[in-house]
Amino acid sequence: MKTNHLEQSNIATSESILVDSENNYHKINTQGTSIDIQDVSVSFRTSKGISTVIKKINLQIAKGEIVAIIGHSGCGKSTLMNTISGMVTPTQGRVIVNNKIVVGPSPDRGIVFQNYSLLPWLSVYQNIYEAVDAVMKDKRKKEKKAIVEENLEAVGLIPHRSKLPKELSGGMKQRVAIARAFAINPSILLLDEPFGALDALTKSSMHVELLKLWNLDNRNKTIVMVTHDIEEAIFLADRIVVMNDGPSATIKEIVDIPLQRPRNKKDIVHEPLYAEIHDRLLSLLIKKFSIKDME
Ligand SMILES: Nc1ncnc2c1ncn2[C@@H]1O[C@H](COP(=O)(O)OP(=O)(O)OP(=O)(O)O)[C@@H](O)[C@H]1O
Repeated sequence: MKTNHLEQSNIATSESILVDSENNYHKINTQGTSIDIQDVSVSFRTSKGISTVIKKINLQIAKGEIVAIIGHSGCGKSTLMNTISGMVTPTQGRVIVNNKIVVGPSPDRGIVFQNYSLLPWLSVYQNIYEAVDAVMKDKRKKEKKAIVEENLEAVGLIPHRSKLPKELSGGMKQRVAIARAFAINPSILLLDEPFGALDALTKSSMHVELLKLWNLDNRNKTIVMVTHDIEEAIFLADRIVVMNDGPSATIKEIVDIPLQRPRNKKDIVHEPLYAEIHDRLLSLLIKKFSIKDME
């Protein structure tokens, strides 16, 4: 089914009709939903034949929610994220973002990767300015500069604004990438192992920086994040999606994180609920806990 040239009309506050290029009507429930992953499967053609990576995934994510996706290496976390970003087209099913079927990447979904993806020949300031300039073509130069300044300030990078990426530490590079993602003001932020390359201390301060930016934006942005780090997922997320191993990976379980916000890294680890959630995630993800288990 082709999904180009979609038209949309609101028929009620909580429902929309999408019409695709073949005049098929799709009724969708839109109330408060930012991302709606419907029956999504992705298969790739490989030298050994067709390989199905994820199968029949259903997941609804509310506006302003933070969701972490966790699972063993190669289970299909990035593939699932890429169906939201529009970089991978589902073989079956569809992803609806802000009431529109995803047909490709768009500036309403900002992406941050582990490798920062900064342009090496541009300064910190220019890396952010170029992105803002590309997305906000109708804004005046003065306004675009103000947006860049505001986001540089938020992540503490004003003193480093003229440096090139090669002159920055890993944590600073990731701050630039996150400031850039916030600067273009997408409604959804997709973070694919954004802090995977950072040491534990830098990672920890980046978690707080990320939540600070999310708070400054009145917690309006929906954040979906792929991670391997259980503590990171519990500290940041409202829900954690645990995936089964592939091929044909599905959702194993969705774990709610009802820990109050704002969360304090030092304090939440002492909450009984934290220990309970941590235990649940460990038992979902890890089969062997000691040498005895190997026997
Ligand atoms: N374009 C592609 N063509 C063929 N196979 C692919 C393609 N993209 C991903 N895969 C395969 O799909 C599977 C899932 O990959 P994916 O990167 O989504 O996993 P992941 O859970 O994010 O892994 P990791 O945690 O190691 O980053 C892997 O076996 C990978 O080789």
